Amino acid sequence: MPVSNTVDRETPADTDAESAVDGLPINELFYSLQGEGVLAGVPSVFVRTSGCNLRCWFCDSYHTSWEPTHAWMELDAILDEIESHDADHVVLTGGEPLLHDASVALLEALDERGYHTTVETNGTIYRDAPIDLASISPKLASSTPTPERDPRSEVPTDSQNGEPQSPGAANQGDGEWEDRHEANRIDMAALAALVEEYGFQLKFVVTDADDMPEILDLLADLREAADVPIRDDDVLLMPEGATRDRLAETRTRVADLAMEYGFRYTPRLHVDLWNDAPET
Ligand SMILES: C[S@@+](CC[C@H](N)C(=O)[O-])C[C@H]1O[C@@H](n2cnc3c(N)ncnc32)[C@H](O)[C@@H]1O
Ligand SMILES: Nc1nc2[nH]cc(C(=O)O)c2c(=O)[nH]1
Ligand code: SF4
Ligand SMILES: [Mg+2]
Repeated sequence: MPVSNTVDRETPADTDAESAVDGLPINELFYSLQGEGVLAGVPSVFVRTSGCNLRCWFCDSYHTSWEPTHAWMELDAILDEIESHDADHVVLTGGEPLLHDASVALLEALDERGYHTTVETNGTIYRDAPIDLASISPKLASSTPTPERDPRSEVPTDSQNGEPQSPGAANQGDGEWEDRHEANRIDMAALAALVEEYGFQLKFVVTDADDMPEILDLLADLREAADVPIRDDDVLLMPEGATRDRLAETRTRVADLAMEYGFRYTPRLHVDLWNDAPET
């Protein structure tokens, strides 16, 4: 269901106002193959909520984070849309889906209907919900939107007068999210709770060998903090790249790192198949 064009900028994506509402800000809802992780290749319905507490410079879902765009959908409508597809697996993603109270109600309704649920999360928020696979992608320092790597540095201007198109746009693009992203990207207590309570995978976005010491440090800290074992097999390295061209630059390097360190490698099957097309 293409809802990406149904822009509702009036409804807050990440404020308390929504907690009383039995619905979610939905950026897109579609049927595809799971492209990442241990369930890669499994036909799944994807529910992509809008709104994120982080701002990775490389985010492949720009319209859920940097420029949140969505249609408001009641849970019943979301469930009807999911049930219209012939799938056993549902992937709840975003943005950051665990920002939203109503994600719990959706997961409960899916569980009652017998679906396998995967939640794609950055690992900064824990919620108690029926989650079969917590697909956790903790964000490394290399994700931080520095002034040099701010996707909004090219501020679109009004062609008539050269002025920024929207109020406040003049301040965008100079790394104003850097400190907030850096402060919030790792929450060890939330990570420990997620791995303790759910079946999980830890899926790191990797560009090159410089990312590895931080992954090893984070794993050591998490193994210390959590009451459950974290096997190297639970750790997946995923090449950074939202397009085929970019993946062609990163994937062999990342595959070599997976072999060197004894972690798993995960492809980005959907990017190989459909590049950066929406609803894939
Ligand atoms: C858009 S995020 C949404 C879920 C959650 N916010 C998170 O980051 O895990 C879905 C997945 O895409 C990954 N991702 C986003 N941009 C990427 C990129 N340019 N290259 C590789 N993976 C990317 C994230 O790390 C995450 O595993
Ligand atoms: N096909 C496909 N597989 C995915 N696995 C995780 C995704 C996500 O954006 O969370 C994703 C996605 O966007 N598309
Ligand atoms: S945490 Fe996920 S949705 Fe949020 S900006 Fe990073 S990749 Fe995008
Ligand atoms: Mg994706």
